[in-house]
Amino acid sequence: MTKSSSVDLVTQTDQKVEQLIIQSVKEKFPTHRFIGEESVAAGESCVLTDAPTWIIDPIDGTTNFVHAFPFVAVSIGFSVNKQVEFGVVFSCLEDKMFTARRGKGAFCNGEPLQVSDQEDIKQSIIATEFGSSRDPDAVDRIFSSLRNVLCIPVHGVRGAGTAAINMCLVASGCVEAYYEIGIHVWDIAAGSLIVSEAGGVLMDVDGGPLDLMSRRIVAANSRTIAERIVREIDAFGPPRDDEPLRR
Ligand SMILES: O=P(O)(O)O[C@H]1[C@H](O)[C@@H](O)[C@H](O)[C@H](O)[C@@H]1O
Ligand SMILES: [Mg+2]
Ligand SMILES: [Mg+2]
Repeated sequence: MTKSSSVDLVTQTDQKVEQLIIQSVKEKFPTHRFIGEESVAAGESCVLTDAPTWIIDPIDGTTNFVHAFPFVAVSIGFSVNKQVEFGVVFSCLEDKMFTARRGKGAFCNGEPLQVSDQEDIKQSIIATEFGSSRDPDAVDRIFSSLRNVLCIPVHGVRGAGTAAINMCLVASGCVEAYYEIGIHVWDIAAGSLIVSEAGGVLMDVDGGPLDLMSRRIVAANSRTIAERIVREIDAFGPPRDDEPLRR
């Protein structure tokens, strides 16, 4: 099926995986709150409160999943007082379980993760995505940013087709930074902690502090690289995740 546009896909598997995760957690923690991509699509509210909250993307990379393009993840973040306390991203086809607990480091299948030590943007690979908007103005901004970043110049630009795996690539030191405008809180909640616990830096595309509900992110190995990327981004602001639905 489709959601916000003809290219914003969802399958029965997305919906069933989300229901399975929520039911399993509810059995143990009946008072906790949930923000799930497909529950929000079905009309549930998307407001992050101080309450213990599970932030779930049941399939990150649904378009990849539909096309058998082998990068698909399950992303689960857990927040208290609006701060992510642990994050789990399972990269299904790679069989890699990325985990992080605030203050306790980030791991892949139990092995510690550390971001790249590259400080020179011109020796870097940057990850980003085209996203699912096909609005001409948004696409113009996305391509303008992409052109600016490519022409720094950087060694390359890559995209796994899933924000969560892109962030795990930053945490693993495979790419120096990832940025995107248009993602949602469920795409980045778990990955944001995995990046920071691997020694990385998070910020908004305007250089300010990361706001999980803003639909904008820069995740990088260092502040130097993050701020250099910010200089090249033609920023815009999609409707926030917690913006009341316009009737
Ligand atoms: O819808 P899913 O859960 O597959 O999330 C992806 C978005 O659909 C993309 O637009 C966006 O560019 C990212 O790839 C994000 O991970
Ligand atoms: Mg997603
Ligand atoms: Mg999804």
